[in-house]
Amino acid sequence: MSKNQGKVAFVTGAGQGIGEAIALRLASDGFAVACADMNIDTASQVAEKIKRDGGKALAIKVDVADREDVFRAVQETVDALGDLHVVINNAGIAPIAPIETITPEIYKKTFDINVGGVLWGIQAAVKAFKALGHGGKIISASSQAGHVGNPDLAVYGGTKFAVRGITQTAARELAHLGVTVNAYCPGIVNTPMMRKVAQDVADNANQSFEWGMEQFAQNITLKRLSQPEDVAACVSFLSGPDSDYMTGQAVIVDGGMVFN
Ligand SMILES: NC(=O)C1=CN([C@@H]2O[C@H](COP(=O)(O)OP(=O)(O)OC[C@H]3O[C@@H](n4cnc5c(N)ncnc54)[C@H](O)[C@@H]3O)[C@@H](O)[C@H]2O)C=CC1
Ligand SMILES: CC(=O)C(C)=O
Repeated sequence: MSKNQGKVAFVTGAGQGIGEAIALRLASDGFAVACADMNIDTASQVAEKIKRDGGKALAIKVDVADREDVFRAVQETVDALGDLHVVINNAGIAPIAPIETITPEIYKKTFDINVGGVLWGIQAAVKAFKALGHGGKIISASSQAGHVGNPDLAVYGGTKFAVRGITQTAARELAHLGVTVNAYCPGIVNTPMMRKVAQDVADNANQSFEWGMEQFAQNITLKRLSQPEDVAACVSFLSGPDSDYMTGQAVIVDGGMVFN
């Protein structure tokens, strides 16, 4: 029997990219998975795929920037799937904004989703774990951009540095409840988000999409872009019992870019 049999995971941004890969991986690890996303159509497609493959899943519409909505979505998960053990705060956005073009709207929207989404996800997880009478694991998306400054990504990088700070702090505050809190920091992952980032950078420089991707990919030690499944493998470890003695960590999954 799988070591995660009977356990329940809630994943935001599960409709595509890294979140989709995490949802599929956790389902194959034995978790029942709540696929939460602002886009209910893509979330439903992922949940249906899990069910077709013999797993247990449901799709939930959520806006992670809205605190009440996150609490409602987590409660809906407990009501439908009967328990909750792992909360993955994965949803995020990555607007390209050179320093002089940053507006209050870009700043607010990015922090509301990338930082607010993590904070509300942590709060909602703690409320549910307490009500259920057991601990759990909270895992959030940071980035290589949460370790080094990427040109044109000052606001985004700021949110991802913040996620590391919140992760460390929450780990220390919540340990007595049996709750661990960790983050994963992907490098350059071939997802719709990254392809848009590369296109926007290329457009700003009057260059091609391939040139845009190369700006991010050229220093990767492993000489290939990461796939969403590479990140999901790390999140699988952080979600399962083999990481029980880990908290407050921000694990870099980037093929050697941050250190080049
Ligand atoms: N793709 C990459 O190279 C990297 C991605 N990351 C982080 O990994 C996470 C996932 O990224 P990707 O899969 O590449 O992104 P993506 O853009 O391909 O997918 C993001 C998903 O989140 C959903 N979403 C966006 N805003 C939402 C909101 N307010 N409420 C609920 N759902 C919302 C979208 O509908 C979408 O399904 C993000 O936090 C991102 O910052 C970190 C480092 C690198
Ligand atoms: C989008 C992102 O997280 C990058 C470029 O690290």
